[in-house]
Formats: sequence, structure tokens, C-alpha cells
Amino acid sequence: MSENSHQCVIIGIAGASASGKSLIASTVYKELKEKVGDHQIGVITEDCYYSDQSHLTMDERVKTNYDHPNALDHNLLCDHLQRLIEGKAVEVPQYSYSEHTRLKETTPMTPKKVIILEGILLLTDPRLREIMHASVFMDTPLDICLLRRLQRDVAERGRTMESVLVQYQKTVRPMFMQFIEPSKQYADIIVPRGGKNRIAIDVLKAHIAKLLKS
Ligand SMILES: Nc1ncnc2c1ncn2[C@@H]1O[C@H](COP(=O)(O)OP(=O)(O)O)[C@@H](O)[C@H]1O
Ligand SMILES: Nc1ccn([C@@H]2O[C@H](COP(=O)(O)O)[C@@H](O)[C@H]2O)c(=O)n1
Repeated sequence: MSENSHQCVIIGIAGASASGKSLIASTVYKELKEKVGDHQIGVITEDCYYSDQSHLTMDERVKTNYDHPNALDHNLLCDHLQRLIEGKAVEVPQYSYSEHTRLKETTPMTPKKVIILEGILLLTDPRLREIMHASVFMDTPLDICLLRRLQRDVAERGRTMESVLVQYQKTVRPMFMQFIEPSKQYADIIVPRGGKNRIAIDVLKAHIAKLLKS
């Protein structure tokens, strides 16, 4: 890195639930790690910053609208990103989808040259948009997202098929229309088809490499 190069490049990846954000983030992470060094790149998932709900009963937690910006603690996320930019380590919260709240454990994160941020509502927050050096919107068709979410949430997040479908109609789709889809206008790169789009992965890797040098 030259003296003027960015000390910490932050790339945001937004889009609908199950649009492929995690997949593309982990692919770029794995492939860039070899170039910038194992300890110089990290991924932060917005989901880790869902608000703590340990003070609520399980019945109350189930009723939360997890697709509304108010469900997330973006203050803490912004604070953590600012600390990482300043070269300080942070403790990233761990989140349980089955308990609908934070775990007691946290994951330590040291400052990085590259941070890939991924989450549904990232581009709705002007503070996060300001902090990002580039942003991506995963533009996967909603019917494909629903199919993938159904499979993933039943297999990995302790959901029943019925609960996924009820939640989808009640909050996931309406909040996508109200908040997530309109935030697409703020993205620098729109990625069609999902997390395996090879050209999009290569474009992102090349752009990050350029930012690190500029
Ligand atoms: N292009 C793709 N082709 C096939 N499966 C995909 C593709 N993109 C994502 N998936 C799968 O769809 C599911 C949801 O993707 P994920 O990356 O977890 O979405 P998100 O992080 O946006 O919620 C995962 O099981 C993932 O492996
Ligand atoms: N307790 C929770 C918290 C979040 N969700 C859903 O997760 C989705 C966001 O995560 P992705 O990995 O799918 O982007 C979001 O659509 C929430 O509905 C949940 O079901 N329960």
C-alpha cells in the first residue's frame, strides 16, 4: 500500500433475504484473502446487529418485524465500523435466529484492510452509505429468493415451512417493497442472478484491489 492508499476499504452488499449476499461475500473473502493476507480481510454480517431482545418473552420475540430498520442496532454497527477504521479491535455480537436474540458470546475482530459488510437494510441508512467505499445490490428475482429462503431457514434456522411462508407474507415481502427495493438506487453495482455470478465476483475483487492501491 502507498502512503495515500485506503487504510480500511469497506464494501457493502445489500439485497433481499436469500438473494445471495452471504454467498458472494464469502466467495470474495476467500479469494481475496490469498492476495491481501489472511488477517487483512473480514466479513461483517448486519444480522449480528439485530437488537438484543433478551428482556422479551419468546412470544414477544416471535412477533418482532425483523425486516424493519428498527429491528437493527445500526448505532452499534456504525460505532464498530468507526472503531475498526481508527485501528481499534471490536467485539462483534453473535446472534441466534432460533432464540431471536444475541448470544452472550461475541466474536473479536481486529482492524482490517478490507471489510465486506452484508445485510438486507445496509443501504437504507445514510450513515452506513457514507462509510462504504462501494456498494452492491443483489438483484435476484423475489420468487427465487423465497425458494432459497424456504430451503435455508428450514435446514439451518430452525423454522417450519409454514412459519417461513407466514412471515414472508406478513413482513419479509412488504418490508422489501417499502425499504430494501427503494435502497437499490444507492448501489454502485447491481448484481443479477445471485451469489454465483462469476463476473460480479471478479469485478468486486478488481475494484477492491484498485481501492487498496489508489
Ligand atoms: N446463484 C445461486 N445458485 C444457487 N444457490 C444459490 C445462489 N446464490 C445463493 N444461493 C443459495 O441460496 C441460499 C441463500 O443464499 P445466501 O447467500 O445465504 O443469501 P443471503 O445472505 O442474501 O440471505 C443459500 O443456501 C445459498 O447457498
Ligand atoms: N430473529 C430473526 C432475525 C432475522 N430474521 C430474518 O433474517 C432475514 C435477514 O437475514 P438474511 O441472511 O436472510 O439476509 C430477514 O429477512 C429476517 O426476516 C428472522 O427470521 N428471525
